Amino acid sequence: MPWLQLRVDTNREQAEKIEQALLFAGAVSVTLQDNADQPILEPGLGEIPLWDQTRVTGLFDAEVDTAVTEARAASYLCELLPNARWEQLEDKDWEREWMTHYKPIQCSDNLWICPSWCEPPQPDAVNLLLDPGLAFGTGTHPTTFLCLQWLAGENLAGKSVIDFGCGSGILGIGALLLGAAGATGTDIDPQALIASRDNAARNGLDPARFPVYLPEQMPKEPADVMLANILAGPLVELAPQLVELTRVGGRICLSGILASQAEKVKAAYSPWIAFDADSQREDWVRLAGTRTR
Ligand SMILES: C[S@@+](CC[C@H](N)C(=O)[O-])C[C@H]1O[C@@H](n2cnc3c(N)ncnc32)[C@H](O)[C@@H]1O
Repeated sequence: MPWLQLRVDTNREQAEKIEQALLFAGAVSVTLQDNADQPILEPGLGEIPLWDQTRVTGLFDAEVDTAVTEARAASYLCELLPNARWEQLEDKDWEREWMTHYKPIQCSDNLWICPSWCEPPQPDAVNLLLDPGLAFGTGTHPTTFLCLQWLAGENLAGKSVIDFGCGSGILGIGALLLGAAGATGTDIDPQALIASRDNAARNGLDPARFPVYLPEQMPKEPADVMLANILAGPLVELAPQLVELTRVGGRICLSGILASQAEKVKAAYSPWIAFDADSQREDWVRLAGTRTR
């Protein structure tokens, strides 16, 4: 299918509004990139730090009427798009273009995340085979990577796990491959549930070991290990619920937290959780600890 892309060079304040406007106008995908050419962000992560000079690129089916699309985007923004440029693209599967840049990732001595279309570089390691589909969670994002590193250092043998905000299922599946007895996944995004089931099957896991649910349908059984990589705001809001789903003496790993937000998240959990030392990667912090009461 031929494609068109609309590029808008903008600033930090406008980038998210323009992203929403392009989606509203019918873009099949939107990427945000800084003008110094840093890596493209993964789809689906909400509150992301943006750059002073941000390039927003919307990908459209070439059949669109560009004038109508611009008018729809502008009506959403209530102002004309600054510096917008339409470009014709060669015929290529742009929705999956990111796949060519996705390579195996080593998370610990023994744990690798391997795109399902690549050969594992270390065949005798624990190799999690992954295709995130339309869900978040390739392992490349610091928030996911910090959780995988944590999992690799935990004794998971025979433990029950909850993967809260499971996205691609990467954390729940990682825990199972590292020895957990069973995992339960939940996500508000139905695409995440599809991706999690597909990825569990890709790793040869019996579906009964990784059932996934929309949050309101999830069983309320506490687990030995709670994993939640869902940004600081929801982590604070969900604190009583996530604690209740972690058994006393169980372990909890919270991620998706910018360094500046760590104290606020800790305060929300401190009545029940004794935290270990923080871990940080780029601007992101992982908080992990034990439920004491
Ligand atoms: C940053 S992604 C993490 C995905 C994956 N667990 C990982 O570590 O890469 C956050 C996920 O949480 C989901 N999510 C956000 N708020 C949620 C909520 N209140 N309940 C359940 N899932 C939620 C999103 O749909 C998204 O798939």
